[in-house]
Amino acid sequence: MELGPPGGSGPAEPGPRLRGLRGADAAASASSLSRFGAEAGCRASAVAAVLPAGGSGERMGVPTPKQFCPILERPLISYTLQALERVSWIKDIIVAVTRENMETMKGIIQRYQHKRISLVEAGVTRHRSIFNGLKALAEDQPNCRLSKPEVVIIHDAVRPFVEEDVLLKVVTAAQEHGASGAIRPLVSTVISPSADSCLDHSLERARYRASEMPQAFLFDVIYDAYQQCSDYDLEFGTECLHLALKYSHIKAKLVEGSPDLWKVTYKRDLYAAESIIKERISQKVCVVMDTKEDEEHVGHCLEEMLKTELNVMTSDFEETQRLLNMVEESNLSILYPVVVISVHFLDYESVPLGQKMEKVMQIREFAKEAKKRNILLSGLLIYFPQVGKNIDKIVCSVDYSFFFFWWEPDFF
Ligand SMILES: Nc1ccn([C@@H]2O[C@H](COP(=O)(O)OP(=O)(O)OP(=O)(O)O)[C@@H](O)[C@H]2O)c(=O)n1
Ligand SMILES: O=C(CO)[C@H](O)[C@H](O)COP(=O)(O)O
Repeated sequence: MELGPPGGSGPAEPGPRLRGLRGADAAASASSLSRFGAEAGCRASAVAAVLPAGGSGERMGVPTPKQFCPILERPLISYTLQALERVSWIKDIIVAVTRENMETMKGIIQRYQHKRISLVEAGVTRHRSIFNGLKALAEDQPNCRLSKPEVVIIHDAVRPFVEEDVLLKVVTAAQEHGASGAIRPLVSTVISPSADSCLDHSLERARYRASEMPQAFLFDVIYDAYQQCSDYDLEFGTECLHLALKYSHIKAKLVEGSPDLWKVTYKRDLYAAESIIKERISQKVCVVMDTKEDEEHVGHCLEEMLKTELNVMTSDFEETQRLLNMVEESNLSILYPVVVISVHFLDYESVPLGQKMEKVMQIREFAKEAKKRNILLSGLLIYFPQVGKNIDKIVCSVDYSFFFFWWEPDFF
């Protein structure tokens, strides 16, 4: 087993009092704290996750394995890792990667500062990759450096839109039933063709469901199943819940998942994933909480959060202008308004007030022009002391498609 960069075991939030949350994330976080999360918090390594990421993405039809394909310039797998590591009660995340992609994966972990990740070598099939991931967590393995969790989540590296609420549901159900998995209604009817390509029989669609991910298991249930299963299962099997049933005699509890849980499989799925990411970015809300005893600067934390969460950083107007041109050229804004947030950081100790107002006016002018092209430009001007001062108060005023965050100690 090869271990990735040393990740702290703490939560993945950017700072203790500053988080980028969407509405659903916030609700899920609250529920996890009151239910599983709080419990998990006092039991070290209660939940771990195994991510098979060793496939070649044949159906995608591009040379790069799909988990490494860029979406908005960031590899797909990085979104999935982010979705899991922001769940603070998942203590370890084991990623199975082929030997030839090990360095690529390490580079991604480093570049996007993923935490709590361990790498293992993938197998030649998905089941074998998962088995390798489980072995890394099992205590009966030599040189095991991780502790065996009570529950293990299994989640495909190519399903980036997994939310905390569904993870919580499968984990809670696995604790009670031994195994659990997300399901979705079938989109098409399943039929069985005969050898001569004629219809043999069809299934009644309403009675069946598509099995998706994430799935969760009591660790012993799924590890025992993998240890007992045949080479045929490891070679041709596609369903972990089935292994738990066949070898550990556990009937998994099925949990309704969201439509976004689908697996990125074909090239068009990359475009769909990109749209969803854009939509989510536009829904992000930055929550700045009480900062009185915070030793870190809110400005610094916010800057970091924006870098990692939104992947948006502009420091000059040329870049904003370039982005607006790109949006316009892409014809996206013909179909519906596109929202662009232009983020600027100003050190109020070195930048005089006049210059700040200049920036405000500049963004307003930009916004007026952009609006004619169906692009809604919002400015986020963050005015904060770079060094030496704690921040006591934050003033936020919203003004004609322009958000202005301004904090200074002596404001009130
Ligand atoms: N030997 C393998 C094969 C697949 N996977 C992983 O299992 C997940 C789901 O599999 P699938 O969508 O089938 O991925 P690929 O095998 O890469 O795609 P394809 O079947 O189109 O080749 C993916 O995260 C994939 O990387 C794996 O870890 N090891
Ligand atoms: O669908 C699934 C639920 O069990 C699995 O996620 C898995 O993706 C199936 O694997 P594959 O498409 O590689 O055969």
